[in-house]
Amino acid sequence: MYKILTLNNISVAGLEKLPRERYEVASEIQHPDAILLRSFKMHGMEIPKSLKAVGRAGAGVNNIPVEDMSKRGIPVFNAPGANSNAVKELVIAGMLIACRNIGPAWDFARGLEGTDAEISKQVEAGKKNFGGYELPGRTLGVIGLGAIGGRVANAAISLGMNVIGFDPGITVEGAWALDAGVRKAASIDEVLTHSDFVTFHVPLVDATRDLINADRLKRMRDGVVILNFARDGIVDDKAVVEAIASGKVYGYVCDFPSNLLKDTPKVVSLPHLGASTREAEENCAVMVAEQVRDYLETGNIVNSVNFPEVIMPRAENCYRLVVVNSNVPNMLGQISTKLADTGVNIHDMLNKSKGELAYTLVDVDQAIPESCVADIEAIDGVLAVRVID
Ligand SMILES: NC(=O)c1ccc[n+]([C@@H]2O[C@H](COP(=O)([O-])OP(=O)(O)OC[C@H]3O[C@@H](n4cnc5c(N)ncnc54)[C@H](O)[C@@H]3O)[C@@H](O)[C@H]2O)c1
Ligand SMILES: O=C(O)CC[C@@H](O)C(=O)O
Repeated sequence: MYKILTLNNISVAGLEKLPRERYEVASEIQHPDAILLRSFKMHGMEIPKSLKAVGRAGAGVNNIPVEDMSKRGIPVFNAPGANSNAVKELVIAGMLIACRNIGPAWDFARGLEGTDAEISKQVEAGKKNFGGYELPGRTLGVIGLGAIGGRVANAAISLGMNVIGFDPGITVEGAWALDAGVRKAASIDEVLTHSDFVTFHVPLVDATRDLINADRLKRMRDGVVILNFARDGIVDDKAVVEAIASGKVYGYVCDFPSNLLKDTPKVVSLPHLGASTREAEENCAVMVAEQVRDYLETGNIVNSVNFPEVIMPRAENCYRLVVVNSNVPNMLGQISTKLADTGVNIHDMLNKSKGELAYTLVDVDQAIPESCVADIEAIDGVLAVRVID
């Protein structure tokens, strides 16, 4: 029986991928084999010794101590692209919220008092304060053209906008999926100087912290609208609020409220709603549950942020040895010598690496004695070992 600890609510569609006869799933459970989570912050959490895998039902993994997991030989899985349509739709809504002044206009309408005739009179007198502008012909700058940024760029083109994007790490697949009308910028600053709206779709890492700061704000067009549906920390909120007060920035729409943002005029901060649609929650949960299950049951790895992709079909009547080790010379030699010393014959083997980690699957013809597993565990550089019957 595998034990799965959930640290957030995970869509039932995903949990159904873990059959009850083989999986015990609970929000409180001792000695879990895997953790499933959404935005729960795992930093500082005590990591159970039994843990073999972490599954993030979403895209961003900044809430997970990925480096520490790597050192323990634990793969972290995520669900790339599974919530990208949900975020795209909210970003498009965000642009409209800003350019049609929907936040203050709604506040105004909610504050109206009197008879319907009186309200109607106040509406006609007051609406001039909320006049806006349209999207076609305006330029949207997209920083980060991955799963979400790519969809946002294409949707904006179909709305008649010009789009300029920047992503030094764009994948070949991502580039193929982009509308031919998306202009490629050579730097963030090129995007900023040409855009009426700027939206961010990058992970939060050291290099993307405060990507928009007071200095960069000065280079942006007057009246720009900034959208941050990526992460708190990518935009220096204080600098943006000051730029709104000075009239440089027209509006800021984001998914990360704070004391500073929630009451600032021309700021609309939503409660981290980007991925909160039924469809996205199901897509993410199903994808990550299947990946974690596959890893636990076969050792195969798909969509891990810290481990290489490894898929080896399972031979019949074989035992599978799973080894995670540092990516240093002679590890394979040492592992196969230990097996040979015990008289265990290797049927099939696959070894791949990613950065400082290497991962090996070995199918063998007979049960591996516990002493042999212990010997492999004791090899300098081996981080985790298990046998799948
Ligand atoms: N608001 C929400 O609920 C919500 C939902 C999903 C994702 N997100 C956030 O959005 C981020 C992006 O999600 P995604 O699914 O598009 O991820 P993704 O991995 O598909 O795309 C990220 C892109 O950013 C690019 N990038 C990285 N650093 C960059 C930089 N300095 N400048 C320009 N481009 C850079 C990468 O090359 C990649 O193409 C996630 O990491 C997550 O933090 C938020
Ligand atoms: O799980 C959520 O609601 C948010 C997910 C989102 O931030 C992500 O990075 O995928």
